[in-house]
Amino acid sequence: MSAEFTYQDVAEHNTKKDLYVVIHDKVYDITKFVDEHPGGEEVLLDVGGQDSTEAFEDVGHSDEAREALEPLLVGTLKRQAGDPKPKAPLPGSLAPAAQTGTATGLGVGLYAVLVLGGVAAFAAYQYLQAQQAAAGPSA
Ligand code: HEM
Repeated sequence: MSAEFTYQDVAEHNTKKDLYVVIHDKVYDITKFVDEHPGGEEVLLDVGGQDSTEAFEDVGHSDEAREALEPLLVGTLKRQAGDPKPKAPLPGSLAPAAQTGTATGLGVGLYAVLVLGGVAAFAAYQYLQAQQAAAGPSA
């Protein structure tokens, strides 16, 4: 699997009878898969001959869907000057938060709130304990 395709090469395969897509800089021949796609052929024809990384990731495809891609691989994308930038970060190339976007951002925020809340509660508890100790056993 060492074939290299430019965007121009991929763009030539944009019909239902001959359909390539780019996902994460890999080139897939999805011609045979179009009729099997659970999400319908229309969406695949829309992205045929193009970089469909964003569309593919936006749907949140399962691992099964990613596995379905493997046998369709025909090569890798060869970027040339002036080509569009990758539509989505490559796996592992950026911080995980950047890959999953807002969902992870919210997760991190929520986590921070929980941790800070815990710290505040602990501090308050310590403070009350200290107050009680200072008051002495007289009560
Ligand atoms: C080209 C490679 C693709 C493969 C191998 C693929 C595979 C699959 C598979 C196996 C499913 C079933 C659910 C799952 O396992 O996640 C699915 C669902 C779906 N796909 Fe794709 N897909 C591809 C591209 C795309 C693209 C580019 C789009 C959108 C532009 C898309 C839109 C959808 C939608 C909307 C569903 C949900 C269908 C439903 O639940 O009714 N797919 N795809």
